[in-house]
Amino acid sequence: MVTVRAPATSANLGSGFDVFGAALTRPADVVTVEKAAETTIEVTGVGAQYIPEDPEKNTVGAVVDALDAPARIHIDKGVRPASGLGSSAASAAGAAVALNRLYDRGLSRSELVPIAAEGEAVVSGVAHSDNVAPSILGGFTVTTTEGTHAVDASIPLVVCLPDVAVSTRDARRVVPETASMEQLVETVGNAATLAVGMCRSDPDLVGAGMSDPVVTPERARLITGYDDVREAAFDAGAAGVTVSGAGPAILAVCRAGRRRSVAGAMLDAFSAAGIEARAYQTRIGRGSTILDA
Ligand SMILES: Nc1ncnc2c1ncn2[C@@H]1O[C@H](COP(=O)(O)OP(=O)(O)O)[C@@H](O)[C@H]1O
Ligand SMILES: N[C@@H](CCOP(=O)(O)O)C(=O)O
Repeated sequence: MVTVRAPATSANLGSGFDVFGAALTRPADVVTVEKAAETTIEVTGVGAQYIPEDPEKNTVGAVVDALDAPARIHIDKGVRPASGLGSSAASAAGAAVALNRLYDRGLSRSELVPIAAEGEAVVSGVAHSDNVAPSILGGFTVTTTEGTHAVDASIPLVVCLPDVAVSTRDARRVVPETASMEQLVETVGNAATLAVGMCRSDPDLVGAGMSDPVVTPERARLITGYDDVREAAFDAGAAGVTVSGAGPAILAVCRAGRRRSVAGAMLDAFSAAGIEARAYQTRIGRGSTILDA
């Protein structure tokens, strides 16, 4: 039996659509696997009632197939589904790390990234790796078709999760098909600034680089209260605010001492819009951890 803790993640970080991701210290899924002749999946925890246990429909089923590793699998969800916090990815990442160990497949963490990404194709239609990469490797990650680069950055974060669901599949439908040259130049500049900020563990630079003129404005329309929550976070000292993944979670970067006030301000703004929410005071953290093998 192998048990793995797989962290929530925040993808895109504004300017890095489908490329940037970051592992969060909390929340996390816990995935336990045991060898079996046929694969079965049991799901408990947050939002378990919305998650299919059919291996054809659960993200971990695709990972089992890719590793040819049938197992009895238990997923204890800490990451709510349809959150923008890489819920579907956390289970797939945890399963990839756990099954690789259970069956002694000997794959490196980097080699497990495209395997776990197969699970994302099951739910969002695209095998995007920007959540599974940080959930497996930890830190700040840059994922392209060539592979993933991970940087251990120390950046304080707040994620505020409203009590509404946005599916990644739906939120990908509002992504514009084209961007102007001006928007392209702005986005490249911001993304590069953010990457430098991560390498320097500088929250102000990361925040400045999160701005994105193309995808985020369209996604923000799907989140009631977004503009007010964003403004409240900035007023409370955030250095940057954006949609986490496909939403509805909203991500703020700030200095460590400001997390409590930023979280409180974001919750108050959601509440004023009539929406219940919860906030995680977190930071960029490590990737999937084997708890028991
Ligand atoms: N192991 C899993 N964990 C979470 N969601 C899963 C899992 N397997 C399948 N799903 C489905 O994936 C969808 C959530 O994924 P997605 O829309 O990408 O949101 P998130 O941002 O939380 O990952 C839901 O429809 C859920 O039923
Ligand atoms: N790059 C993807 C990321 C989706 O993240 P999730 O946490 O919402 O699953 C996208 O923006 O579509």
